[in-house]
Amino acid sequence: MDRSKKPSAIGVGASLPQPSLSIKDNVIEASLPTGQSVAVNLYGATVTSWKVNGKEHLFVSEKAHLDGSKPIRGGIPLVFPVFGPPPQNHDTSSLPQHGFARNSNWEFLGKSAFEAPGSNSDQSHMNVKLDFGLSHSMLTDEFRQMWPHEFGLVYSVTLTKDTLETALQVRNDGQKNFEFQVLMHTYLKVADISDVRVKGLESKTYIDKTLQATSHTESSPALAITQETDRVYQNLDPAVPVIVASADDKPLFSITREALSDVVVWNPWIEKAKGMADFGPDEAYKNMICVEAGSVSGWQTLEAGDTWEGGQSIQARL
Ligand SMILES: O=P(O)(O)OC[C@H]1O[C@H](O)[C@H](O)[C@@H](O)[C@@H]1O
Repeated sequence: MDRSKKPSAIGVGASLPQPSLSIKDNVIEASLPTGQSVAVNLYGATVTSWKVNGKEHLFVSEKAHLDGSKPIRGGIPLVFPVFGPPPQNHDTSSLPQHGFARNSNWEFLGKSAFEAPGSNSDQSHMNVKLDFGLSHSMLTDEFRQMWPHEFGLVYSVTLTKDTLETALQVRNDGQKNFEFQVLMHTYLKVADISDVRVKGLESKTYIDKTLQATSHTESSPALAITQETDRVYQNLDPAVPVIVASADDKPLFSITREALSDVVVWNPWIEKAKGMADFGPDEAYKNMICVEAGSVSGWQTLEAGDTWEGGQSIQARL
């Protein structure tokens, strides 16, 4: 059949400028006509850049390995199926810290662009979603042996005018139930950590990993970071934003979650930063704060054939 007269674009929004996409050296980059861009490295499906009008919002260490030899130190590494050092006598016991998702090669499944209606047609704009996949058969032999479950992950990275959304779908393709933890280990870029406060954590219980994993209750409505900080805040309402603000209360980022009720706040501070070979320069701990949305306090049990979904939406408020 002669399809030469096929319309090249159909429907509402066809006249709006379209997002652009480039694929180079294992990195997928998408840009919106409104001036935002996102870059995702297929190694770990790690988001390594999120820019709004040229301003970078994610921190990536200058010494980060971008060649697939080590998880990327910065951006948004995805932690799955275990957070931190795996417990003993568990399905995940032989895996490395934070599991295998951040150090596996993912597949790019494709891009979809869609119109986000504004209050009038002049304000309408395009969003773009990039999908990435990882399944049991794509793992290295070593990882397959360490975690012998048939699974499928679809990770969607959506860029809008003022948000970056990351969502994960976990499928159990096998015959047996499995347990997992998941976390989006977001390194937010900040100008100066002494001018940062984290809000939305007051009265919440947290495990302080710098104090032998003891349990505490957050007393501050606006948490300042003044030393090594490594806390797992538990049982938060995912719909209530965690806000990263300046000391004089200007919001910088606002993070809402779906099905992720824990939030880790991490800054390695001076000594730990110096001790990490891939963290640099040494002073860079001043330019980052990790606010990590996850489900890590317990385990999600996924029955054979079932699917779980969760995600975060980060709004840049600058
Ligand atoms: O060095 P990594 O394996 O990337 O882990 C970096 C950090 O991740 C999380 O934030 C943990 O709570 C920290 O305890 C850990 O140090």
